[in-house]
Parts: sequence; C-alpha cells; structure tokens
Amino acid sequence: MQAEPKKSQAGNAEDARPPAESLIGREYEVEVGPVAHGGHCIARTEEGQVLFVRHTLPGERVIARVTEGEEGARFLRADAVTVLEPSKDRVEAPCPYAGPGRCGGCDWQHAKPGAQRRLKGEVIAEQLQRLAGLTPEEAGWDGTVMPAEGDKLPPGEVPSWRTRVQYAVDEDGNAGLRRHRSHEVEPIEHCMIAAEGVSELGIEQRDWSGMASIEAIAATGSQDRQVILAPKPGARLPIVELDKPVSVMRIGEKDGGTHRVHGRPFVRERADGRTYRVGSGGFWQVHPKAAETLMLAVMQGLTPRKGDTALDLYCGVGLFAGALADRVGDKGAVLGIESGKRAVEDARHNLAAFDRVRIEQGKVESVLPRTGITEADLIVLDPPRAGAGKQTVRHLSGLGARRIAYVACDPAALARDLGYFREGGYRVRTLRAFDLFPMTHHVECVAILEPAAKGS
Ligand SMILES: C[S@@+](CC[C@H](N)C(=O)[O-])C[C@H]1O[C@@H](n2cnc3c(N)ncnc32)[C@H](O)[C@@H]1O
Repeated sequence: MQAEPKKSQAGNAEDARPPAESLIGREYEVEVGPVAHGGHCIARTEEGQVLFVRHTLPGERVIARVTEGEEGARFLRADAVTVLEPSKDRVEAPCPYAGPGRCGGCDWQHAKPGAQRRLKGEVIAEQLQRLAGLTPEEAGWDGTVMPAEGDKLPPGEVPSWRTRVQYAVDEDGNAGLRRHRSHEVEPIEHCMIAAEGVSELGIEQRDWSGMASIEAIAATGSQDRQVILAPKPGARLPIVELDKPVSVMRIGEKDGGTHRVHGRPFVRERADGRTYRVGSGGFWQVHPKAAETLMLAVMQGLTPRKGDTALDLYCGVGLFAGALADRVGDKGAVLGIESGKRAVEDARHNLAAFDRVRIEQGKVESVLPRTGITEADLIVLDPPRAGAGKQTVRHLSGLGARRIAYVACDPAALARDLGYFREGGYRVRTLRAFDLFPMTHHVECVAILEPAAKGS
C-alpha cells in the first residue's frame, strides 16, 4: 500500500509541493484554431497545452504571449502580440486603446463587423451542440447573428451604441476603462463605442480624483443623463460640472446603495411607444435598439392572444410585461417577478395603468412556487448571465405554457437551460441571435419554446 503523502505544517499535502512555474511572459508560435466563448480563440502549444488567445482570429499564425497560467495548468491565457499570417477577416483596430494589455472593453476590434457576427454565431452553435445537443436546424435557427437596426456602417466606422459606460479612475484622477481581467486602468480620451449622449458629457476630460468609478448613462428617447459616482473611502464628492446637464447619484460607502445627490433618481427610457422609468442601479438594455429589438422578437415568437395569462420573469422595470399587457387585453393577466426592490417600484410605476399587471418582488425561484400559480399560457424569462437553472426550468415546464420565450445574454447558460427544458417536455421552435454589443464578444439570443408533443 502506498504511504500517504506527508502533510505540510499547514496540514495540506498539496501545500508541500513546490509551486508550479509561472509561464507569464513566455511566448509560443501557434496556429490558431476555432473561436471559444469569451472573446478568444483556441490554440495549443507544441507540448499540447491549451491556450486561450485574445487579439487573434481563427486560422491565423501568431506569436502568443502568456498572460495567465503556470506549467501543468489546464489552460493558459495569452495575447497575440505578433501576427505572422493574418486572417482575411482581420482589420486594423479602429480604436487606439485596443490591443494586447490595453482596454479590456472590446474583444473583436480587429475583426471585420461581418466576421464578428460570424464568430458569435460559431460560439452559439458550439454551445448549443455541446450543452444542449442541438444543431442549428434542430434549434430552428438560421445560424445568423443580426446587427441592430442602423449598425451596418461603412468599413472603418464603428457604431456608438453604449448608452451606459462604467469608467474606472486611475491614481491621477483620469477616467478610463479597465484592462482585460485587471484592476489597472487604461486612461482614454474617448470611447468609440460610447453613445453620443455619453460622449457629450466629456467624462474623460475631467479630473475625478477621489473617485473609484463613475457610471455615465444616456437614456434613449429622452434627454435624461445621469452619472453615478462611487467615491473612494473617505473621499468628498466633487462638484460635477459636465458639458451637459445631468442628474447625479452616489454609491453609499457604508450600504453600497445608490443615493440621490441632485436631479432625478432615475432616467426615462422609451421602447414600444411607452416610457419606462429606470432607477439608478436598475437594469435597462445598453444598446439603444436592444429593448425594442428583443421585445419585438419575443412578441413575434409568443404571438399573445386576448385573454392569455402570462408571466414575465426577471422582469426588471417591466419591458416585456408592458408589451404583454397591451396584447393580452383586459381579459388577460400578467405577473412580473423581479428581485430588485427599486426595479419593482419602477415596474409598478411604469405599468400602473394596467389593472391586469401584478409585479411581485423577490427571487423567481422562491416567489414563483409561493404564488401558487399552476398554469400560464405564455412565459417570458430574461434571467441574468447565470441563467435560470434546473429548479426554475423544471417548475416552468410544469405550467403548461403554450409558448415560452427565453431571452439570454449568455449562450452557454441558455444552452444548458434548453437541455433542462427538453427534459421538461419542451422543444425549441425558433432561435434568433442579435448583435447588440458590437466589438465585444457578447451576444443576445431569443429562443421560443413549445411543448415537444405539439412540435413533433
Ligand atoms: C437581464 S435583466 C432583464 C430585465 C428586463 N427583462 C429587461 O429586459 O429590461 C435580469 C433582471 O433579473 C433580475 N434578477 C436577477 N436575479 C434574479 C432572481 N433570482 N429572481 C428575480 N429577478 C432576478 C435583475 O435584477 C434584473 O433586473
């Protein structure tokens, strides 16, 4: 019998091993393989170690410099620092702050816009296959990722879509963006993907000494502009003088909550002909066309009828609940569930005109079972990145819904949950994908499900 390895003083045998040698800075010449979820591509060193390489494209030959990992690690992270054989999809990054070790906000600045969408499509296809065992055909998806309206621009032009930008502040008080997987700040003079309403505030031109971060918000469909300041411990708030009028909020040092300094504690966003109040810290889609694009995709997929009962889960300030309330008419009913207290107040305010809408506060997984609801005609779920999970999907599968719309910002969580829905007797009827985050690796999907027995 083999003797047990001797324990170190700390009591753990693993601690006794010499630490694995860091490979940070080591360079490898590699042939780059397929794209992987997260804004990088897969390559292998000659020894067979997996590298997740950023700033490259499939098919390229590059020198990859390791940014994270050690000998024997399951995988290493790396940046392509020299491109030996470029892909035909490669372009000069239009943003001066993009590149190895620089701003971490965008992943695909160096790819043609059409290629960015193809890469996102490949990631969705791979996740669907691997986690749900679905081909694009089986998911009712044509394999394309659609740009948002107005985002198809001439070569070299970049859509300025980010209506909410989180700036970090460096030691000298300069506003910038975080480097990839780092707390370091890349000071910038202008973020190309920031919406005009954000750029107009001139955040990057001000001194923000004493602040840890600043979020700038430019609402769509109203002139509302807001900045949310997070001061460093003990720092005084600056007098905020920007190039346009803004309301100012601050993050409380003790409670982490968002508090009003001056102006309205919310912005007004518009979608589907309705104004939505969104309080600070509340969720609203970042691309100006996103709310409407997703709302339309959901309504086209669900085809609500008068008198339907519908659930809007993870409802935020009520985007889908509002659209459903219009369509199910006064004989129908809509229940929204949302965990954020302020978002619930906003949803109730936004949809106060509809008696048929009820909004419950709390986590879907605990509130839904408590409601005692046993049936629904239609369900929309738009969970955060982690997805809904097995327990919630199982519960939803038992409500007998005619159709379910799953809005997903992470194709991996979506694919996993589609697998659970299949176990619950649902099949994917259609899937659509939208490029609502150009230049980044993020992508939004809308899957429409129906009972499998019906679809077969
Ligand atoms: C992706 S957002 C969708 C919001 C809304 N559907 C929209 O389009 O504006 C997800 C929302 O789920 C809420 N949330 C996160 N976890 C939750 C949970 N376990 N139960 C209920 N709501 C949750 C968040 O506060 C957020 O408002």
